[in-house]
Amino acid sequence: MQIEFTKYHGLGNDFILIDNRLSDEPRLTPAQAATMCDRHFGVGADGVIFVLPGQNGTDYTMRIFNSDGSEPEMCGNGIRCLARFIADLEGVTEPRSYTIQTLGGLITPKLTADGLITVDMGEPILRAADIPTTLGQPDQPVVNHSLEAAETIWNVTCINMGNPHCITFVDDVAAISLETVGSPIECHPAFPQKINVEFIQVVRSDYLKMRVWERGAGITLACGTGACAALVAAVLTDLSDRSATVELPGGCLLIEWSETDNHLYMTGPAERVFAGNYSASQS
Ligand SMILES: N[C@@H](CCC[C@H](N)C(=O)O)C(=O)O
Repeated sequence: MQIEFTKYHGLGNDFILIDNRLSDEPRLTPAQAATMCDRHFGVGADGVIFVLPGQNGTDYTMRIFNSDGSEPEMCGNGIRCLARFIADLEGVTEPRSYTIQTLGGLITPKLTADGLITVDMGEPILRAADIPTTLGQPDQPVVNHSLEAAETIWNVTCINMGNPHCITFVDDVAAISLETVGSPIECHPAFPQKINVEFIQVVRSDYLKMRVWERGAGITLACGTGACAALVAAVLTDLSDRSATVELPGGCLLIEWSETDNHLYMTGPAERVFAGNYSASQS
């Protein structure tokens, strides 16, 4: 089967975008998506994103498979890429916003006049049972809770931004061996749906540095939901202002946690890289 695709990235977090507007089911299986993401035997990407018809009056629906074929609920950098992809498909150049249904809820990306995309990422979810995690009390937030993984005791804060995140503040993010600690935290029994793993260094109250190990993808250059979760965790622990720049290996995102509506707003770029035709095997 031949499938047309376009590759985009948001700060080096790269995705294969597929026009799926004529069907409610993704045109690739999770196994086919995983093969396509392979950096040696496929196109190479952190995930495959499908633009499907909207539901209940929304403009479109987003579905995404991680590079291992698992399906997350949401993706922050991915939804900026999806907004840029839709605008390219529709030939839209002026600023406009889209309502997008995701498995993590309704998300609203807005293309702005300066070429960036601001996304209303909705409200953070803080209850332990909804992260989900067995740490702490089920109906309470998990803030500065101890977690043993990779022979170390970590002090973690857990936030759900549509998908689950485990945040640890450290003095120096460069000193963390993500290769060693990423998977043991991602797959820790305290996280029944696994978890994305972020390490954060507070440079100033309005500037955070972050490195990430993503659930289902491993080390990536950026994570939008993770950057939002990091800011929420930093505010809950009195380490930052409600608006901050989050520096990732691939570049910077501006994140704001609004006091007015309790929503997170993420601003950053999304860039088209190339388009092509892929021969997917029947699996
Ligand atoms: N890179 C993404 C998050 C993608 C999903 C994640 N790997 C998960 O399994 O939850 C982002 O920018 O938010």
